[in-house]
Amino acid sequence: MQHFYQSVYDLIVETSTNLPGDVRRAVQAAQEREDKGTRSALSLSRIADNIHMAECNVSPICQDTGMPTFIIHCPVGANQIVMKKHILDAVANATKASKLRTNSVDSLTGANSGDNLGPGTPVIHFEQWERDEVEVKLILKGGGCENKNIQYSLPADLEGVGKAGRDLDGIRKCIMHAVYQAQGQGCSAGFIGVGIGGDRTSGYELAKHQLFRQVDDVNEHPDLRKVEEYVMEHANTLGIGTMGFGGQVTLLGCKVGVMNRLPASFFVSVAYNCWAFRRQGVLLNPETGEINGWSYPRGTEVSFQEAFEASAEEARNTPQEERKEIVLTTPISEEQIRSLKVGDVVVINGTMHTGRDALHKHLMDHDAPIDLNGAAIYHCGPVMSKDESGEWHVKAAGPTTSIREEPYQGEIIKKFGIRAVIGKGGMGPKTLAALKEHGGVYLNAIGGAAQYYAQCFKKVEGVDFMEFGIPEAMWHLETEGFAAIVTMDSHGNSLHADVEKNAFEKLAALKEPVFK
Ligand SMILES: O=C(O)C[C@H](O)C(=O)O
Ligand code: SF4
Repeated sequence: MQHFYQSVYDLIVETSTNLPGDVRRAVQAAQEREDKGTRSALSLSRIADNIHMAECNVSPICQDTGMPTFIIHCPVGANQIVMKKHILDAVANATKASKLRTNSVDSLTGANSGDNLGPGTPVIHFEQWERDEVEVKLILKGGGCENKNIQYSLPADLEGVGKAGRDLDGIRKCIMHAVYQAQGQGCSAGFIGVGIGGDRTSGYELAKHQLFRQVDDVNEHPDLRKVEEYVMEHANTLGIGTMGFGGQVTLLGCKVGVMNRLPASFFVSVAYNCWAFRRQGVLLNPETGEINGWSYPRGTEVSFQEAFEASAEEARNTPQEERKEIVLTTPISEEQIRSLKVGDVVVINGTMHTGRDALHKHLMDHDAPIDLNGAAIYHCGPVMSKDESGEWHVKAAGPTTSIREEPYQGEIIKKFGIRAVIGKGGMGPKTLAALKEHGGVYLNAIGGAAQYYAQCFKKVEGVDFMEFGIPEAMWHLETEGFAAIVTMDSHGNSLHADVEKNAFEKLAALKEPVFK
């Protein structure tokens, strides 16, 4: 097994940087289905470009490289202790090489371990099988979509769809509700794995295991197949669309599994995965550990190059005056902000500052290290690398889910004079009120498009709060051509509130029993 370490390392790099072929096909199908020229269609094109860029740059598709979760099948007698050691080394080295973000944080102190190792990370499951070869599968599921997982205990009364009983129709209602509650926050269009039964732990585990199925497989269980087909058809009527911008495609895959339960419990567990559905696997020679084959179609089999070149060509050929973008240069004035409205596409130049959970909490009762008047704050935890001369570079930098900052954002906008908040998934009423009172906008960037945005950061001007760890630090970034959509303006309008209201009505229309 002298090649085992290298094979696992290659698997990590492949999973983080090269989206599998079956997932790419689902993204392509969504592009074909989406209404042309809409915000969702535009976002899907950027997502496709980003997938291509990640493959070419051999850099993370999304900056959140998730909780590395390995599932290993091995023949009886294989040395699991040695395999585990190699997996830990491969994870630490892939982190050092910026293929994974430093994502393992002490739950109590927030201290980042810096190498993705620590209690509970990575997750490694071993299972024996009768075959001779070793199979290593890996999923990198990020925190934003993980936060959108949900578990139902039936019977239940669910908003919109009403009473959900302990039967197939109750299961149907839970799944539709799960898609609804995720909105765009888990970077739709998403994939869901559903586990019926088990206990609270094994139910979620079953749900996650469903994510290892191929996107286009067909469930052998006739009832579950019915549910999967129903969900795929009806989830897309909710109108949530890519990133919650509204649109025809909300879900790209639904896989349902079942296991026995206790008489008293009936759990329906849903694992929500973003479009950046990174999972891959390798089959290894049991003697040498060399890669014999891949478990899923590789990304290179479904190329996005042509579409990428076409969109680059189109961008080159569109003169500045024909572009419907509004260019903002930081510091931004109140007058400029007040002239923006929901739906406008803006392009930001100047300096942008990253800030997420730790920074927002800190700023509530401390001063900012720099003047934030007229500033643009970017909810982002980037992947960074330092070169030999000590200079930092942005390797991957898409937005994080903004709603987590809702308890702080309004006050911080007013306290420091911030004009633009950039993130994804939208924010709530407190932030909307502060945007109106102070004169600010919320700009929605495309979640997961980490390579696409990284290229907009031309230089790292500085960093504060490195003690929070790389993702949580406040990076000051020289920015050029960062495009995003106004989804909350200074006049009290919120696209997120509108899409959610509309989706709720569509959900409520699915209340009547379907499976009797
Ligand atoms: O942590 C991040 O960078 C993003 C996260 O996965 C999210 O979706 O909010
Ligand atoms: S930012 Fe979006 S694409 Fe990236 S891990 Fe989070 S949910 Fe997934």
